[in-house]
Amino acid sequence: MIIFEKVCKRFSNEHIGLDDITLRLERGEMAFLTGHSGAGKSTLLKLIMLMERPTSGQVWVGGYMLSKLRRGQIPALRRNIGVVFQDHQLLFDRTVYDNVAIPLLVSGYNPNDIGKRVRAALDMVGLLDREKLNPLALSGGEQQRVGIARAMVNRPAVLLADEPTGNLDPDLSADIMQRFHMFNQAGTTILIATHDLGLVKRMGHRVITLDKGHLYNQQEQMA
Ligand SMILES: Nc1ncnc2c1ncn2[C@@H]1O[C@H](COP(=O)(O)OP(=O)(O)OP(=O)(O)O)[C@@H](O)[C@H]1O
Repeated sequence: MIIFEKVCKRFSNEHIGLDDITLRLERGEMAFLTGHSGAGKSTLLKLIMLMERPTSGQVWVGGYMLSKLRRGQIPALRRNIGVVFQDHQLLFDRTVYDNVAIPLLVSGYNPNDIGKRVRAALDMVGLLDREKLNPLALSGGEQQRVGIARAMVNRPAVLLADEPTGNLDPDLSADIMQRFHMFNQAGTTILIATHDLGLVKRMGHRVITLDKGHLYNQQEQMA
């Protein structure tokens, strides 16, 4: 589903983001991306969603070589990739419902479909009764769940998450991870960047570790 072949990313200030990364994430797989601060985790995720381009090497997503995508094909790629950020980037001048509806409005869905899909996504994260509230009226964990509903509302094939539990206490973090696990059971391919090694161990999925832009090791099914 996601393939990196000899990918390097150098920034204009000569900072090395990633160096010679070759990696394969199968369709329906769930994996964690770990490594020290500055190891290259966010850079790797940004290359998948085309927020950054490699300096050399190739990235494939769902059979598409990203360097060959025409400009007009990029929105379709992005619709197939849901993204969850640590700071969830919700709009605080809109309701929970409107925040989750944004990707569907951008994609041009009709209002009936939008209503059904937004409520299905809010139901998945246990927030159906909060749709009319402003996100500011929610707890940090609930806000993060709104971000997850927004990422999943298009039913993307791939879900990427960058430190999705960074600001949450251990119980809420475990709850969020359990929801990702559920989406994965339903077939979504998932890659989660996190520092939370305790949580990673408990989840028992594959772990991909970066060290100063290099692939450090890959452990299948950590015990
Ligand atoms: N736009 C940029 N311009 C210059 N250097 C950058 C840029 N983005 C990232 N870097 C550098 O690339 C390296 C990898 O950064 P990245 O954000 O991918 O790390 P990370 O593992 O996600 O770190 P953290 O856990 O702190 O979020 C760092 O040295 C960083 O300073």
